[in-house]
Amino acid sequence: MNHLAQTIWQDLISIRETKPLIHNITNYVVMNNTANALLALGASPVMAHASNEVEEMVNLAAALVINIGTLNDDWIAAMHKAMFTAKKLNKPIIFDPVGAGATIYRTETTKKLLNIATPTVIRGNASEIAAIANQNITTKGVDSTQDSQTVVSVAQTLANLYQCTIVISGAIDFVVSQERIFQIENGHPLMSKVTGMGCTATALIAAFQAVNADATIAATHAMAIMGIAGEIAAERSVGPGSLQLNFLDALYNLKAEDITNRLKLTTT
Ligand SMILES: Nc1ncnc2c1ncn2[C@@H]1O[C@H](COP(=O)(O)OP(=O)(O)OP(=O)(O)O)[C@@H](O)[C@H]1O
Ligand SMILES: Cc1ncsc1CCO
Ligand SMILES: [Mg+2]
Repeated sequence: MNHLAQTIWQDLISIRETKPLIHNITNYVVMNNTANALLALGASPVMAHASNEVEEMVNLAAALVINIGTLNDDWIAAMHKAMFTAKKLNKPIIFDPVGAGATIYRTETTKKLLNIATPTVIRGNASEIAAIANQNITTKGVDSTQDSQTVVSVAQTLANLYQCTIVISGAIDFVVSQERIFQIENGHPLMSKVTGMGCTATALIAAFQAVNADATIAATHAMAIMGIAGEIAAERSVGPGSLQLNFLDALYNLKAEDITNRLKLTTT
């Protein structure tokens, strides 16, 4: 087994052994999908968005996912509280700016929250990442209108500005830090036909943050596992419905040799 595959496998084993609690404030559309994906990976998910309990829950959790997919003012207040608490406790925050760029409310909320507490990792599609950086590119609802490689330099600017790791998902995934860029070419086009695969990627990134203190490496490992499980699932599927099921099974049954045989990870 090569060294890279070995380190990814070690993180996966750590998740399966320690079952880190991942606190998700995420959208109604994907709650079930991302909770199941975290369980299949080996982590322990909890969905909690009431203002009255988020501080307590962050206390218990190993990492916090903030996903703005179905937003309202109450949720923003809870996100604010949770992020503030996570920052105070030095716990990883993984932020998903779903639909940033589509409406002013989403774009402005994203910027406001990013200024309350800088996340450890921001994961979005190309349109969402562009929107955070004030690029004049529209988001078509929650789907990207452009390829991930077009915003890599924008992501570098954001990584420097917020001093965090930026993940741009798409046909090729890019993990961008202040110093490094990792490129993952695993995955399958059918993944974009299942809602919330991006949100699932964000949740998996959180689980890897819980076991690997290098945020950029942890995010890279998560995206590799996401892509490898996605392509194994796609090979067994006839459409989005079966992909959704097969993805969970692929994640759950993932073996060291799947990583060795399939990993398409390069760095610049
Ligand atoms: N054409 C493709 N080829 C390979 N993998 C893909 C492709 N499109 C998406 N993926 C994979 O699907 C996952 C979701 O990425 P995507 O960019 O579609 O997220 P998203 O737009 O935020 O989705 P959502 O908002 O529905 O959660 C990532 O792991 C990505 O690598
Ligand atoms: C479809 C959709 N709309 C708001 S959140 C969400 C899930 C995918 O991002
Ligand atoms: Mg998304």
